[in-house]
Amino acid sequence: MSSIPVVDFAPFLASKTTPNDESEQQKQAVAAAILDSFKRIGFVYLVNHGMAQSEIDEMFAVSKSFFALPLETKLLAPRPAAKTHHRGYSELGREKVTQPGDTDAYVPDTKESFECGADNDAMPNVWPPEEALPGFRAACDAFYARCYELEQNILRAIALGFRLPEDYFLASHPPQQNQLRLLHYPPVSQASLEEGTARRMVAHTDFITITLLFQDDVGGLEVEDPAQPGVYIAAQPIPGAVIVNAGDLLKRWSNDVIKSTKHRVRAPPTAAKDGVTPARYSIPYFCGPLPDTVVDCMPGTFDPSQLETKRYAPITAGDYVMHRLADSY
Ligand SMILES: O=C(O)CCC(=O)C(=O)O
Ligand SMILES: [Fe+2]
Repeated sequence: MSSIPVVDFAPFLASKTTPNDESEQQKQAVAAAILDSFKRIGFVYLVNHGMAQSEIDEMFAVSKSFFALPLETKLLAPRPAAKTHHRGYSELGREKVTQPGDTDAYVPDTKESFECGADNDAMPNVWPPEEALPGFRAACDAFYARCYELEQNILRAIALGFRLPEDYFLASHPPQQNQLRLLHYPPVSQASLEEGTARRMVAHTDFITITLLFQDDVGGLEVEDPAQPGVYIAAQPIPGAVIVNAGDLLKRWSNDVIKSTKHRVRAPPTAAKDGVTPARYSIPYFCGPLPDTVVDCMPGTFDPSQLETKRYAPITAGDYVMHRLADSY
């Protein structure tokens, strides 16, 4: 059975402050380890990634405060009707299943979310009024900026792993393409999750370049084992670690050298209380390129003297996303 490797990112970050031959070698070793994980399973845990646990905990606390607001307050920042406008609050899965033996409780929605990103004309943010949750917007913006710093370092590492210039992906990945998603999976009956009558998140691959995924200590995230399709392995929470996974666009960009692996959220291993699983919170941060970026198999992933070893024609990131959306709807 495959497993998701844990990579210590500290030597990569340290080489910036003490550049010398030894630190460069260590940096290259970290880059190689990340790329190797991406080749094998498409996922990696990074520890010592430069974001303090306290700032991550703080963002989870802010997320909990948001989801604890009354529904009508959250709906003051409604997700726009256009499917491609990923901003604001979504109340999903309105299905409410009664839970036997639990008189006043019901199994509520499988998940609710709040999405934001850098503001641009194509996708303006949708914020709740400041007085609904003072500091919410500032906290999201600050966390977004910190994630962007980490993203840039990871993109540097991927490029170095391929022995490409460190800045290979940077110009095409400015901060205004990204999206921060706060997710809340409310308590739900363990049995319904196990039987599949309720779902937290169905199996899917992510769309674009990479995702940084922060999760609380509840668990339930599972990743398909590339060696055994259909078999899922637990991506259990590791304190201090961020999960990084490659998306479909990076798979294509790398001529399928990198895997974009299916993942889902199922019943957590955490003991259910009276048959009800605890709430779970997670925070993915999706990173993608500018729409006009030409995504062509990167050097080193095909044989230049045999262009048929390139599995894909060049495509702009914008066209790619449009095709993907057309496929899914
Ligand atoms: O909640 C999680 O841990 C997974 C979230 C996820 O895969 C996604 O939003 O794409
Ligand atoms: Fe995902």
